[in-house]
Amino acid sequence: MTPIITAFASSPDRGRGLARDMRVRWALEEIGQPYDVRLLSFAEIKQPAHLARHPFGQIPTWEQGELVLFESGAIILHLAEQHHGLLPADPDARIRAISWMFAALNTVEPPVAERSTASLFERDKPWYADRMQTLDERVRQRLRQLSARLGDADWLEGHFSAGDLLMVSVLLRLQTSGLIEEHPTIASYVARGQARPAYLRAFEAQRAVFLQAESE
Ligand SMILES: N[C@@H](CCC(=O)N[C@@H](CSCc1ccc([N+](=O)[O-])cc1)C(=O)NCC(=O)O)C(=O)O
Repeated sequence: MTPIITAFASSPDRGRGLARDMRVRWALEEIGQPYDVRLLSFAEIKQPAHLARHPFGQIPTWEQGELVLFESGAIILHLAEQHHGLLPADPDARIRAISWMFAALNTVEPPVAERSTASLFERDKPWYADRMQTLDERVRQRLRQLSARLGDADWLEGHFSAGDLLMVSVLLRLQTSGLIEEHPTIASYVARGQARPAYLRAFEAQRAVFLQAESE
């Protein structure tokens, strides 16, 4: 049965692949799993029909038969458990790669998301400059630590995994901040992820949705 994900009918990221359906699309492309997309407006994601899928009224969600999931990390973990290509078979290497999934979402994404939100919604506040300096430094600390661990490796745990998919997806929200470029190792890592054919297919698919919405 073909799975169905949810995504914005017209994403505020304007087709730049920053909304979190993009990471689920990327994972689906990595495992070669065809999928359908239920496109929802901002109003529809708050309606009962979607709240039944997602208690917080967000995208993405995942539906396949009776199974309905929310949380992009959980959806990707489910895909990785059900298919080859996103997690190593070796049990120790597998849990280390899963650790990087949690690290991406719990340790790196919070300062990145907080900085992104402040940059979008707090520019008019008198304390904006000071706050951004603090937020930039929190992000820089994580980039320094990640760069130190990655070193000159291509991926965080040997081969590409769902840990890298989520880490690159999180880091992409920094793409206009200039912070990635301060760490050449991280900049190369992100570019390596974006060069993957599966990423490119996922990116084009989400961008086509935005361009279609713009043309209507
Ligand atoms: N923890 C959840 C978070 C899901 C989430 O934040 N969904 C957002 C869209 S992706 C977040 C996002 C939105 C826009 C951009 N952008 O760059 O424009 C980037 C990321 C959403 O539905 N927001 C609507 C709401 O909360 O009412 C997950 O990982 O699935």
